[in-house]
Amino acid sequence: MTFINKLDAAWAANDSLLCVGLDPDMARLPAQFQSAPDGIYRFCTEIIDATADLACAFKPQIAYFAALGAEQQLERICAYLRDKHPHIPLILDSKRGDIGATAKQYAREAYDRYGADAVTVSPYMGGDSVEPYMEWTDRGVIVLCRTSNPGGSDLQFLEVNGRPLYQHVAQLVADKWNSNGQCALVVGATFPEELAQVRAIVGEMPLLVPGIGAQGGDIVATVTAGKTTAGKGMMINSSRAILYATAQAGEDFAAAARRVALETRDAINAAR
Ligand SMILES: O=c1ccn([C@@H]2O[C@H](COP(=O)(O)O)[C@@H](O)[C@H]2O)c(=O)[nH]1
Repeated sequence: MTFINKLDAAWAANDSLLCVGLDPDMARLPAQFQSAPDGIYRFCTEIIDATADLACAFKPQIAYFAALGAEQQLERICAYLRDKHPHIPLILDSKRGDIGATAKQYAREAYDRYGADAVTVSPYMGGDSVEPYMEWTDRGVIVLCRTSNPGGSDLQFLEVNGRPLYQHVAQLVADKWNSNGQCALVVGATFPEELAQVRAIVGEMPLLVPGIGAQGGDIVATVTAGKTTAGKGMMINSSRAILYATAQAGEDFAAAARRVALETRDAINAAR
């Protein structure tokens, strides 16, 4: 089954466009996990189990693991997800970009080592830098287009031939790079006008949309701008707002994560 087929099935099975981000920040983990050698694994797998019926994808961000030398825990988390929740796509957020020979190794890292269904990549080294990822024809390649951070405008808004650069990226991916139908784009929820522009350029192509929750993106504006004609087409990511949701006295972290994931999934669905 390809990434796109798997995503389509997960959208339907869980009636969800919510992507749950796995960004384990040691300083914010519950105390019982901070001192445990496999604390990151245990925290993330409890979050996965608490939200798996509410999510269309899980997205571990590799920096949170690599910074702590915790890649083996990430490997185990990915294996757990594939084993216990095989119908939910696994997106490795690593945003790599390099010459073809090196990109080939990054593709192996994402697809072989971690068994990811899809990986985020930077477009700025051009076609030959993303080609090695495309050789894995059943996997997804999610290209940065209009990122959610304010500084994304520094380059992505530069006018090139009368059009902002991010629109050229969207057009290039839609017209050339997506010849196998395996591509998606990253477009931030913090920029709904640009999200609508990208949707108009790329038709039904899936969009990974970070920026709701901790970054403050508006859910209704995001869904209105980014949905396809069928009311789908997005993986709307929330990480910190779900992972560190505990607010009510006596509520445990996994129950709190589930509560916020459910509220977020339902708020997205109400706007579809
Ligand atoms: O444009 C982008 C691309 C990726 N991200 C990543 O998404 C999550 C967002 O986390 P929150 O806690 O929900 O803000 C994080 O892993 C980023 O690296 C992004 O935010 N914007």
